[in-house]
Amino acid sequence: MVSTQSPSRLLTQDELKKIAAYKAVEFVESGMVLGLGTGSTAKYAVDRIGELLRQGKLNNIIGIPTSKKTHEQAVSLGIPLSDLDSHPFLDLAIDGADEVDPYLNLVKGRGGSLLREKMVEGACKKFVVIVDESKLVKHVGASGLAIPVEIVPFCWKFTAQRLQALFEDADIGDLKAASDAILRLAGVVEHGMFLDMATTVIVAGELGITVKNK
Ligand SMILES: O=C[C@H](O)[C@H](O)[C@H](O)COP(=O)(O)O
Repeated sequence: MVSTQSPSRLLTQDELKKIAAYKAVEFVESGMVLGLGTGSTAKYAVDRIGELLRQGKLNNIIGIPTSKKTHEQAVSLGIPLSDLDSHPFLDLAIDGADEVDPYLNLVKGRGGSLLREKMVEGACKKFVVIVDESKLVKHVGASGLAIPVEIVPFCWKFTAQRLQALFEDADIGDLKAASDAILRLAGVVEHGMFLDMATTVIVAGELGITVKNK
């Protein structure tokens, strides 16, 4: 579904992030268990959820934050929180991304959070990703920036060198194989490729909002 409305002036990247975030919060219903994402785009969604709770337009929401920062933000907004031990099945998660490919595969984690995001977003029925149009890429890795990988804090240079060699050999066309190879490396905890996880991506651009469904 695509809806467009031409703005009279160019919107800033932050305004586009906010537009995408507010659109995603339209998917939130009272009584839901929600994954709360991390980063500058997800922050707008968490703010909006807090606002709707305060206004009484939403109630009985339980949030599962994906980082310490989001936890602190949600607490300051009065959003009731829990964790995956108590709520292993989530209705919906909303989060940003660093890259989105045409098949809705993502790169995430450049803001420093990816393991908790992958755990929470892997446990939800619906995962709505919110981005401004600068995050759209032809293929994963096309932004030219490194794909974040979380490793254990033990001889990290050793693990980093082995990862580097693996990325040099990796066939970027076969993301699943690349993902498996990275995860097989001892010392790797998780990587920032979120393959086949997003159910919806909301893209805010100069020409309006685009909602892409899996
Ligand atoms: O580690 C951070 C998360 O994966 C973010 O969702 C991602 O980096 C996008 O962040 P932002 O919305 O700030 O561009």
